[in-house]
Amino acid sequence: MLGEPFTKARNVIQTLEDNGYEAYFVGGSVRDYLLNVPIGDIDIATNAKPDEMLKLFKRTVPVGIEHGTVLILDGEHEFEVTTYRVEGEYDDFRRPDSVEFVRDITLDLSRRDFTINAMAMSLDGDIIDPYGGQEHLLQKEIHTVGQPKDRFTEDALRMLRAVRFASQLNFKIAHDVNEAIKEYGSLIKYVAVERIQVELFKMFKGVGLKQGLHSLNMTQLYKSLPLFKGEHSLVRSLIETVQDPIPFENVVIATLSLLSKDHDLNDWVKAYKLSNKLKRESLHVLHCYDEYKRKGISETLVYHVTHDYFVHFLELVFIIDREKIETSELTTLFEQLPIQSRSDLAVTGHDLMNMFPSVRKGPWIGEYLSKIEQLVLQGKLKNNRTEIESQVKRWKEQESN
Ligand SMILES: Nc1ccn([C@@H]2O[C@H](COP(=O)(O)OP(=O)(O)OP(=O)(O)O)[C@@H](O)[C@H]2O)c(=O)n1
Repeated sequence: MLGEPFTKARNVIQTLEDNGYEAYFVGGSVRDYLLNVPIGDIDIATNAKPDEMLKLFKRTVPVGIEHGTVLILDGEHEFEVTTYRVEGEYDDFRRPDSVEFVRDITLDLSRRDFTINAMAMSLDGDIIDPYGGQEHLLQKEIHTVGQPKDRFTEDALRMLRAVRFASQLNFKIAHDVNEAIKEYGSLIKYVAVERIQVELFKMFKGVGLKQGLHSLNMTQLYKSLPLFKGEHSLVRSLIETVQDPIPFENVVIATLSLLSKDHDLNDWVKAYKLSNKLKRESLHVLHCYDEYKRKGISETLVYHVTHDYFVHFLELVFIIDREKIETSELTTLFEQLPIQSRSDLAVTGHDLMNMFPSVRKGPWIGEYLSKIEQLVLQGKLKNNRTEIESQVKRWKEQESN
């Protein structure tokens, strides 16, 4: 009997089975279950066609009906259920032109990227594994289902997914897969950079990041990735410098900017179409790091680092200056600051608004909080409500004169 999170889907699978259909868990959840690592999203595959699913379940959203996917809502849970399918011709190395629904799970599994992702599992925990996924899990190797060339020319992103899984699972890429990536790596230029970005961040988060970076190097796939291609020594510097997974995306971008020779943070932001939020965060972490290099740690902590960014800043310092820095020293210094974040201040934005009920809510609140924060950090103002309020009143008076 399977435990959480599979039991949540019991109703959906049981309903399909009670009505004469098959339904299995497929993809990443089966792989992660067999590896005994935390399970992410649950995907279900069935031989029921989309219109049959719509008839069977009351609460559904046809999220990708032309590709066979229906979102089924059950209580507070929702599950993506996809009709067994094979994919038509791919003529752009990205997406199939069409899909064809089939009634056989083995056919559905045959269209998937890697053997470890091409297994299905029943509600009772029986595994369907036609392509040797379990054996490859034991061998810790990434093999494609069928010929690597076929899988990679269908969807060129799969080559980067191989590298990502090498990192995420700390697996090796099988020799024939490695060779095919060398041969077809340049096709990745047809893939949207947003999809590349997702896989790269997943790679940096992987417990086997070293393995992932070695695979990126050995397959030479980096030569076809935006910016990496002009930075000949970047992957090698990453291998030498980065010891552990990097869970924070802003730290990944700051690290790439610091280690690349010819590109700065703005280049990375543009080339990978990063969000404004991520750009802001990465800039801030990088700015803190620059200040720390120029002025030393105490000055940087007092003027620039708040708790929200402390772990990120710490992580970047640790990555780049691992040999030179004692992180416990840094943490102690940080803990000795009068406040560790804005929320430790004795006043809130709400308090400021209540002090001046006739003044409209606006950017002045954030600006005042930021000034207060700086003065408190620098020891020029006590973190005490009465003193802060007097200071704020003085500012307001000066403004109205
Ligand atoms: N380019 C792709 C993307 C996905 N898949 C198949 O679709 C499944 C689900 O894909 P996705 O959610 O992207 O990845 P997971 O394998 O679930 O891995 P994770 O959740 O760890 O990202 C994969 O397992 C694989 O069988 C594929 O064959 N080719």
